[in-house]
Amino acid sequence: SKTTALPDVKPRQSTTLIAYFTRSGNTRVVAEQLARKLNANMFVIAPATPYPADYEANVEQARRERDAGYQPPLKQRVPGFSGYERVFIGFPIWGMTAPPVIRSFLAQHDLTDKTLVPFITHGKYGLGDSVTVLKQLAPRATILDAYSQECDQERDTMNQVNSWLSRLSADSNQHELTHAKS
Ligand SMILES: Cc1cc2nc3c(=O)[nH]c(=O)nc-3n(C[C@H](O)[C@H](O)[C@H](O)COP(=O)(O)O)c2cc1C
Repeated sequence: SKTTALPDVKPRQSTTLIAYFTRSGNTRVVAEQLARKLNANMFVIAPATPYPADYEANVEQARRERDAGYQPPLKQRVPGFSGYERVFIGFPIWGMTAPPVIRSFLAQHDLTDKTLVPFITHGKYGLGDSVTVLKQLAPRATILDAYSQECDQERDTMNQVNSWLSRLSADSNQHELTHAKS
């Protein structure tokens, strides 16, 4: 009969998507916490050609692409994108704006009538013009206030490691001098 309760064996299609881009992993930590708390699907935004692993080369390429307004091709578009109602979109701030690949993502998905929930990490200089970029490239979406968080900067870690290595080599020079005297 119709009142018999059968287990629902159909996988439930979530209407919430968490789409994010990350270089050093900070934004991924936020995305994964959202995934733990929400019944949502995950999508990693990536350019067809990865950004350089080398930090300085990445900074330089990001600057060139930003200045040229270049939108790098995506590695992949979201399968079944039209089925999502709410899209959490996460990214780091690059050069006081959204990374170029985020512009590509927004331009290549139809966000009409979707709710966009931005989550943004930065290295202490704030959101720059990234929220304006979202509004420009998703004019027909409802955009909620961005969640933002200051996270460690790769550059700070690099500088601290350099200082440590300088101290280490100063110490070992000192050590060698002491030995030479004796
Ligand atoms: C190419 C590049 C440009 C950056 N530009 C900025 C910036 O303009 N302002 C800022 O506060 N942080 C800047 N950062 C730091 C990152 O926004 C911050 O460390 C962020 O949390 C990194 O996120 P991720 O680990 O998800 O890649 C930049 C980092 C990179 C790699």
